[in-house]
Amino acid sequence: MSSFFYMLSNCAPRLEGNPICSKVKDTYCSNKKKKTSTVLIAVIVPVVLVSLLVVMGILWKLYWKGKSGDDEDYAMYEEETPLHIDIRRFTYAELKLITNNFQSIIGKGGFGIVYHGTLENGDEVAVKVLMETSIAESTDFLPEVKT
Ligand SMILES: Nc1ncnc2c1ncn2[C@@H]1O[C@H](COP(=O)(O)OP(=O)(O)OP(=O)(O)O)[C@@H](O)[C@H]1O
Repeated sequence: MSSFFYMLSNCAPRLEGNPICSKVKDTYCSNKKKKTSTVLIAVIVPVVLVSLLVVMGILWKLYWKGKSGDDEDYAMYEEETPLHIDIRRFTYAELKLITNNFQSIIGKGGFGIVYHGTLENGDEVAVKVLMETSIAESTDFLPEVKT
């Protein structure tokens, strides 16, 4: 900063009345630093703001997808099933009760282990407990539930 002012005061007397010097004065003695920082701010601020908006938009989308994704998937099957079967949901505690604490294994498939269970009305059922990895890797599970 000090060298900048030094140059200004030094060139001022020699530049007076000289057209070439007035150009030189414009180039070297103007407030160039101020202009550069103004341009930088004018570019950086909008870029940062737009980036922030994009990131916030992505996070918002991910948040809502995570919240409503499962419900939408099951709703699709509830509406589209041609057999009009009542799809009943069980809590983990209920399944534990139905299967007598997952005691009786009747088989094993690609998605997980299948247990024997008995509903409160005496109906015998097969309860498949999914392995987390198999759900994450597959898109076939819900179609299989449908059949
Ligand atoms: N409703 C059921 N009644 C009796 N046993 C069953 C029933 N469902 C499944 N099982 C038993 O569990 C085993 C695995 O069933 P599952 O449906 O998981 O088989 P899969 O279709 O070969 O596997 P996956 O679909 O997971 O890849 C069957 O081979 C069968 O022995």
